[in-house]
Amino acid sequence: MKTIKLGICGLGTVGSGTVNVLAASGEAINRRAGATLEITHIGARRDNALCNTAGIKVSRDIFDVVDDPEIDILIELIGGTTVAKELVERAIKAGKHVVTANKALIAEFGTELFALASEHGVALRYEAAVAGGIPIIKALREGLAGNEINWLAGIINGTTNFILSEMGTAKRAFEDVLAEAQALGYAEADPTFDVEGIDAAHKLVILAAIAFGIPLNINGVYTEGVTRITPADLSFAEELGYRIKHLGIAKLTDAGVNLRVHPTLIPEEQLLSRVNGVENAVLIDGSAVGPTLYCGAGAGAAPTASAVVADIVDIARELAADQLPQIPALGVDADSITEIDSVPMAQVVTPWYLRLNVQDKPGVMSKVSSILSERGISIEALIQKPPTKGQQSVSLVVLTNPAEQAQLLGAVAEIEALETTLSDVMRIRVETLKG
Ligand SMILES: NC(=O)C1=CN([C@@H]2O[C@H](COP(=O)(O)OP(=O)(O)OC[C@H]3O[C@@H](n4cnc5c(N)ncnc54)[C@H](O)[C@@H]3O)[C@@H](O)[C@H]2O)C=CC1
Ligand SMILES: N[C@@H](CC=O)C(=O)O
Ligand code: NA
Repeated sequence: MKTIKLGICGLGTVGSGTVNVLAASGEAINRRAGATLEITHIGARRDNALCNTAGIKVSRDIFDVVDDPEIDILIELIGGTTVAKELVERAIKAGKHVVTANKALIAEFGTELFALASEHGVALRYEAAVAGGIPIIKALREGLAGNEINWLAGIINGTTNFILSEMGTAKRAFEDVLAEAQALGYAEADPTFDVEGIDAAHKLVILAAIAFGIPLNINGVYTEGVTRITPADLSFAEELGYRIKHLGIAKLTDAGVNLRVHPTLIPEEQLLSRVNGVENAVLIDGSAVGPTLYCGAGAGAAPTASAVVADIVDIARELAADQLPQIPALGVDADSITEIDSVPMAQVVTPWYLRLNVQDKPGVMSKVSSILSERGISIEALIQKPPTKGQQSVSLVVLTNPAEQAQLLGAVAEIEALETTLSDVMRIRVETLKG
């Protein structure tokens, strides 16, 4: 059997996980690869006690790994878009195949990196970059190739799903759960990428490019994180028969493409609403197959390493057969990628959840409902809690029927201007995830 030499750059959560998965299941993996996979060189600033690197050359300068002429596949697991980009470019130019888990790098620089890889006849694979261990890139790009994709929606950030789940079920504080997500290796080096929705936006851009054959364009995504969500919102949503999930949503309609990342109320009977903790799930609506759902661990050492190793095996199979990479990185040839106009967010129509903090006075609710109805927005459900002892304010929760964002925001501005409204109105979009 041919021996294929692997160089790993970055020995953090995913790097050490990859070393461990290859060590634990090497025999089975080699049989699938049709080759002997051997990690011969690791670039790491420091050793990682979570994996055994005995017998493997370890360099403190990651570029020593790229410049190692023996390496066939370079595995980039350092994260970020500066050094990582330089590293990947240098590897490709040296004729090495590359595997990366880096969604920021692919979302922002994928177009030029894929072109460079194709020019040099090497593969650049990135299964771990979206939804961790779920083979979603392969499913969408290859398994659903017979479909036109109408829309997809997914929980694509493990850290935020872990936070919302723990806040909801265990009533834990946001900061406390975030700290645990960091300790467990789920969060990005800078966790604002997770909690502000940037990581999910990177992943959505990649999914949308494959789904619709459009260019990778991070500027085309409306992005909102989970930091405004309160325990009260989680329990009001539940009372209304919904769960709040942080979703990435990509829709293609005659009006154009709409990409958005934001907290979303989804009906409790939707399977996605039962995806908790670090699990991710992506629901894809295909023209021929209809809806299909992909679910599993979205972050963490071993699950992410599972996807990294799957990419290594794919490349090894091609190398073992002396073939060039066969599958276009985004599922279509670069010259058939087509720009599609974006639907402005102002025109996006969804039902809305509104939570108001208002004075406990007669007539407040009727004023709110007349402001909504003046803009053609009707109320689907309502919760009004009696004031807690000694307090002058009450929470008023309104679930609207579908309304254009521009209309809704106009109504919210009017409601906020009322003397009886005591703080900003909390607003969260609702999605039924049907049709
Ligand atoms: N942690 C997870 O669950 C997942 C992470 N990813 C992605 O995988 C990549 C790696 O993530 P993690 O392993 O979680 O990060 P990490 O922070 O645990 O590991 C990165 C390692 O690279 C090292 N590093 C960074 N720059 C370096 C440099 N210039 N020279 C030498 N070493 C350098 C760091 O010291 C650290 O040990 C990122 O792109 C991340 O977005 C993707 C899916 C899931
Ligand atoms: N920080 C990311 C890691 C996986 O992509 C997440 O929490 O999902
Ligand atoms: Na994946």
